[in-house]
Amino acid sequence: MTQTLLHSAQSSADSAPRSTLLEVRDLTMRFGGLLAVDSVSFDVGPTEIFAIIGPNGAGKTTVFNCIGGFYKPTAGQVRMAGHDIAGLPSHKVARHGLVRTFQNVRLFKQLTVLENLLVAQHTQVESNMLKGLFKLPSYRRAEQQALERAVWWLDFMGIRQYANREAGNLAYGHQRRLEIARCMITKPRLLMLDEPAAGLNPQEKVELQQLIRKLRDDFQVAVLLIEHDMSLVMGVSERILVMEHGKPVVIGTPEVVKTDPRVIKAYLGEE
Ligand SMILES: Nc1ncnc2c1ncn2[C@@H]1O[C@H](COP(=O)(O)OP(=O)(O)OP(=O)(O)O)[C@@H](O)[C@H]1O
Repeated sequence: MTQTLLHSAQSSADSAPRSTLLEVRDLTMRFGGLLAVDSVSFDVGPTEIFAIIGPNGAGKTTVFNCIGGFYKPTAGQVRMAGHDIAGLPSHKVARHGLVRTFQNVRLFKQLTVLENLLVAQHTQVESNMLKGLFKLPSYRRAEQQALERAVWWLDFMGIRQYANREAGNLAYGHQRRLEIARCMITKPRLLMLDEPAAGLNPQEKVELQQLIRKLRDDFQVAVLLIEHDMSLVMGVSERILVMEHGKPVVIGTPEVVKTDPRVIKAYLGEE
């Protein structure tokens, strides 16, 4: 499959451009007596690279979990392309084009690298039981396309040579790339990356920054990331939300955030 073909398939998943793709309003999450997220609001544009930063325990992952369908927020709204997704389970959130990676890579470690990408497409491949049972042409065609897409993404991520290796046996950096490929193969509109640079060496971090930009540029996907690596955050993000103790401190460009005295005190001052 050529890059052009795949590119047009990916782009066709996008509908008309909107100024806001993800809208988070007054998001609040309470765990018993702990207010982990306290009235957080922000927007992510259709092709924006947006980061959430803050000290440990600031509430970043909880925001992700509320947006991605892992927690039902105590209060507040989450809208994806105008659709209310707050409290929907993650598989329904994914249908709105929002997918995520995890702080600790989550792959099917016993399956091969290629199989991981085939499984990721199972909701999109025509999996009608009867069609599958009788191996109707449309079913075989869909299977073939899924295989071609998987191989294409392995090439794109530079891990095709490991296609038949068990995912759990890949080097950590390659597992991270596979996890991102597994998200991208579902043609998302918003890719959420939870600490994608964790565990990567300096060279891999540079490559990750290039990869995030390329994914956005080539596939018009918005990226929402949580990251502790400041050089990656400042290098790749267009806007940054800084959180502390569950509350938003400031939202702005890297230049604004870097020089904001509240941020320096809350976070960057610790570096
Ligand atoms: N399921 C949960 N039950 C109870 N408390 C939780 C739960 N998840 C998170 N918390 C608490 O909510 C607060 C925010 O945690 P969260 O993981 O969102 O922070 P974070 O900014 O992502 O931190 P880190 O950078 O260390 O990952 C912390 O005090 C944490 O202990």
